[in-house]
Amino acid sequence: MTSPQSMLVLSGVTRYFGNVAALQDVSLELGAGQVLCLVGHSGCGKSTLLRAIAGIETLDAGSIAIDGAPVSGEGVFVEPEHRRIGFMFQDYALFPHLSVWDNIGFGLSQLTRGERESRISNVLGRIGIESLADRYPHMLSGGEQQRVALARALAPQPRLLLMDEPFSNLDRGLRDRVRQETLSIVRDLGTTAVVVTHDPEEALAIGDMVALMQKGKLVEAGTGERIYDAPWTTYAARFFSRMNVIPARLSAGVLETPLGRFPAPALEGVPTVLLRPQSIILREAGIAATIVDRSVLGEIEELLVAVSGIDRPLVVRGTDRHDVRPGDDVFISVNAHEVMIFPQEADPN
Ligand SMILES: Nc1ncnc2c1ncn2[C@@H]1O[C@H](COP(=O)(O)OP(=O)(O)OP(=O)(O)O)[C@@H](O)[C@H]1O
Repeated sequence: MTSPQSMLVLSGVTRYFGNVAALQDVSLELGAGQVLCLVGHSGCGKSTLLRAIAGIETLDAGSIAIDGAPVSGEGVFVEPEHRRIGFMFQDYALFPHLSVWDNIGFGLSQLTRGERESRISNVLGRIGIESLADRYPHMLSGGEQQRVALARALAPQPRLLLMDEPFSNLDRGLRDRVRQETLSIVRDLGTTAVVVTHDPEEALAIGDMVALMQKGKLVEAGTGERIYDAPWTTYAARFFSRMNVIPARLSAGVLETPLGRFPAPALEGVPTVLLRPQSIILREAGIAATIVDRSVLGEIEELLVAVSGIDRPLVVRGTDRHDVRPGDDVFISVNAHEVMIFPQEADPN
């Protein structure tokens, strides 16, 4: 039973293209006013899922409900124009021959002229682009086009706003600002939104809920903080940050590794042990290691250190600078509570 405050419910959503399972048994529930971020590598099925929600794509199995009413599923298919969904495309898809005013008014033909005019000026004001009303798309910067596309998607007051890589056409500096502004408008309006991105950092920054996909399947979903701090899968752990893989074996509830012994949960078999670069620290004493490389990446210093018993050098990152050179002997220590231990699992990497 769908709870009344769920704006979007996906149950077992499945879509094949020939032999390719673009979506396999995807189930998710999104509360009204929440922002969901779909993230994953290219080809994992993000766009197909967005298109299925919009009704541009049909399902082979499963169902989709919006605001408590089924829109796709066994014997049900509500046409896209009747779903009350706003769609914002990566390339904005503004109509080149229409002014900004008319672009925004395009989806409002069911309103009276007066209603339409007040709706357009309202949304122009909300997004702070009143001065652009008479311009044509070719007279707008990338950031301005993005805002117009947002205004056009929001003007019909959709129940659900779908955005496919909405910031990827903007330069890095502008992107962060436009992203913040866009999200604050979406949140102020209380709009429920689904945003697609392939950028892990962006996903963590945007979503109330982050859903990580891989090869058509949902790997895991949760708040950005949960999925980053306490991932359930090695796939998620490695998707959201660079990881060192530490060889380990379990013996009597203790994890034995070349970096020391750690308490381990009750697990069977050989676990996968991961450690973030920032969880390893250079110390005056500790585990003996040898510097292999040092590079300064602006704020961050990255060291590669070799440790006996570990095949590949460990990546160590932090904001401190160390006066070390390749071949130097050093000591490292590990923040024990940051050691991530996973039961043995089939890892696709
Ligand atoms: N119309 C189609 N016909 C055949 N195969 C398709 C079609 N649309 C998508 N696919 C396949 O389905 C899979 C998922 O594609 P989708 O576009 O949803 O991925 P994505 O995660 O959005 O990727 P990207 O980030 O590159 O846009 C891919 O293997 C893709 O090749």
